[in-house]
Parts: sequence; C-alpha cells; structure tokens
Amino acid sequence: MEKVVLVTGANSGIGLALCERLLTEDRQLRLCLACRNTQRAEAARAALLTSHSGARVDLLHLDVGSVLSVLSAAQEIKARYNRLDFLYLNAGIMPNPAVDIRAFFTGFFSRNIINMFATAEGLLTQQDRPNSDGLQEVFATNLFGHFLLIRELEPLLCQPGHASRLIWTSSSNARRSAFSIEDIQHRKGKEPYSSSKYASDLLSLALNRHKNNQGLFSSVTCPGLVMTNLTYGILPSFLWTLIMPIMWLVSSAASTRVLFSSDNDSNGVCFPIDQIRIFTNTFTLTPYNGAEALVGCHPRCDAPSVVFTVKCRKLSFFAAPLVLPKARVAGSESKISQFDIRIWE
Ligand SMILES: NC(=O)C1=CN([C@@H]2O[C@H](COP(=O)(O)OP(=O)(O)OC[C@H]3O[C@@H](n4cnc5c(N)ncnc54)[C@H](OP(=O)(O)O)[C@@H]3O)[C@@H](O)[C@H]2O)C=CC1
Ligand SMILES: CC(C)CCC[C@@H](C)[C@H]1CC[C@H]2C3=C(CC[C@]12C)[C@@]1(C)CCC(=O)C[C@@H]1CC3
Repeated sequence: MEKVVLVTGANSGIGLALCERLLTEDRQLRLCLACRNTQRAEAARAALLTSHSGARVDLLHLDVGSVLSVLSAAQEIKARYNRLDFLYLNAGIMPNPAVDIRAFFTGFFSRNIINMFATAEGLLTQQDRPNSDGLQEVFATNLFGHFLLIRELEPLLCQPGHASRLIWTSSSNARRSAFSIEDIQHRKGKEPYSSSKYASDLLSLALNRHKNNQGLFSSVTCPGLVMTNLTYGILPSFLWTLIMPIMWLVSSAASTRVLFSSDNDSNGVCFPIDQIRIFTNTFTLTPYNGAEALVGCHPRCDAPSVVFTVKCRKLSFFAAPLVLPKARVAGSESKISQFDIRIWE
C-alpha cells in the first residue's frame, strides 16, 4: 500500500536529506515537500527526481510561520490525500543567533565541556520578533504552526483502524529552564529557539497522551549538530573551518542514539519519544547523518517496545549502559530497564 509522507522544511538541510533517504528506503512512497519558497521547493524536487527517477514527489506551499498559510495548506492536503501516514515536523529557524565567546572559553576549560558542545547550553542567544500574526516568529515557526497543522489534519491523522506518526525535529538545545509556561512564546527571554524546542518535546508527550487512543503517535528526535543553513547562520564558514579541529578533539569517536518508548505504552508497540547522542560526533554530522533518527522512526515504528541503538567503538559501547539510566525524556529524568543493543559497523 502506498504510504503518504509529508515533510515540512523539505527544501534544504536535514529535511532534504531526510527526503532522499526516505525515497531510498521505500520506493512506493508518495512524498509531499511542504515548503514556503516555491523556487527552492522546485529545485529540491528536481534533485530528488534526479536521484530517484519515477518517484512520486509532490509540492505544497506551506509557510508554517503564518496562520493563514497553515490553514490553506491543511485544506489542500485534505483535498489531495485520503491518508497521511507520516508527518515530519521539521521546519525550523534560529534568527539572529549570537555566540557568547566568554561563556565558550569558560566552558571549554571546565568539566562542562562535553555538555557545552552537545547542547550549546549558555552559549547561544537569539533575537526574536513578532510576525504579521502578532506571534513571536520562532514560536510560530518551530512550534505553533506545526501544532495548528496537526489540529487541522486530525481528520486524516486520526482515522479508525489506521495509525499515523508525527515526527518532530527537536534539538539537544531544548532546555527546561529556557521554557516558561507563563511566557510560552518566550517574548521576554533571549533563548526562543531553546524554549520552542523544549515546548515541542512537551507537546509531543501531550499528543501521545491524548491521541494514542485515536491512532496518532508522536516521536521526537534530535539530529545532533549538523552543518546546514541554520548552523552557517551562527558562525561564518571560515570560522567553522577554523574551529573544526577543536570540534574533532572534543567529539568522541562514537555516537549513541537512543529511542525509547513512552512510559504509558501498554500495548508493546514502539513509540519512540526521544533520541540522544552521547559524546557528540559533532563534525561528521552531515545532513545525511543528521536525518538518521528521523528515517529510523519511519520503518521502526512496529519494532519492540524499547529500542536502544548503539553505534560506537568499544569504549563508549561499554559506557553506554552507564549513562543510559540518566537518559533525558523531554527534560525529565527517565530510567530504562530493558534495551536491545545493536552495534553498527
Ligand atoms: N542543524 C542543526 O545542527 C540542527 C537542526 N535542528 C533542527 O532541524 C530542522 C531543520 O533545520 P536545518 O536543516 O538544520 O536547517 P535549514 O535552514 O537547512 O532548514 C530549515 C528548513 O525549514 C524551512 N523553514 C524555515 N521557516 C519556515 C517556514 N516559516 N515555513 C516553512 N518552512 C520553513 C527552511 O525553508 P527556507 O529554505 O525557505 O528557509 C528550510 O527548508 C530545524 O527544525 C532545526 O531546528 C535541530 C538540531 C540541530
Ligand atoms: C570559537 C567559538 C566561537 C566556537 C563556538 C562553537 C559553537 C558555535 C557551537 C558549539 C556547540 C554548537 C551547537 C549548536 C550551534 C553551534 C554551537 C553553539 C546548536 C545549538 C545548533 C542547533 C541545535 O539545534 C543544537 C546545536 C547544539 C550544539
């Protein structure tokens, strides 16, 4: 049966790499690229068709940062498709990022160094602004537009006898302390990106709680640090080239990826709700690698209740079970009692 997959922000970076990989995995897919820029979307479609001739790739105009655009895109999706198997909520922005150089050097010579490179905690601020709907741009794009899209698509996503999956591209930068329920748009703070990603983790949990019984399952993944337009907006490319050796030094040769089920998963089906990289493999993270967990959510959804995948060399393979009990589930501490370890390469 032909599966329908929609990816937001599919024209570049992780979204585009995800589309490439999905088409490679499943030739039967009907893939819909939901993008705000028609020219870039057409270029992405052309590139996908060059590598996957004969693939079914549709385009849809969607600006997730605009309420009107989301509403009309949702109408269009409902008119075009009679099912939606996978909805990848990937579009995201980080406007006007600034790196705190002092915090970087303080962190670099502290025990917090690995955490700093993995999560950018305390390093990054952004300047957000209200959009034409009067919403904060980062909140509207990274979270609210996607939420509205899900709500509008419920008739397609929650069909009796058919399971649909939501897969969010979250971030290791998601931090509980950046998010406040009194200021969910993060109007007052300087870390709207971190706040929006934490809010998407929370939303995913809430969606699972309320929608699993209607056949809708939500997963959160973190791609690690990937060189894309987003990261090239943080530092100029020559600086990235300069700091590459440092990144290599602090990166371990291993990357651990963890997918595990929600605690109220009672029927043995896998609802991966988070993915963690321990010892970030920072500079090998191409969009192709960054899309790994996103692709992983696609075929592995019928896998056993706890899936813990390790890709590593000996040292961190043995270290992994030690760090696992501290694994993060949307900001809270969680214990994993069983796991299934597969060593990759
Ligand atoms: N790169 C990294 O290290 C990490 C990235 N992420 C997340 O991965 C996701 C993809 O980012 P990445 O590939 O890195 O960066 P890119 O900038 O390459 O991709 C972002 C995509 O989102 C699209 N987009 C942005 N705003 C909107 C909007 N309002 N409506 C529709 N589409 C929009 C962009 O379209 P356009 O080309 O028109 O701008 C682009 O296709 C984001 O959610 C990001 O937060 C998470 C962790 C790490
Ligand atoms: C010499 C210095 C100026 C070097 C600064 C290094 C930082 C630019 C990077 C260290 C950790 C990185 C990181 C991200 C961006 C770049 C760093 C802050 C992300 C925030 C990018 C987007 C994400 O979603 C998560 C990333 C975490 C790590």
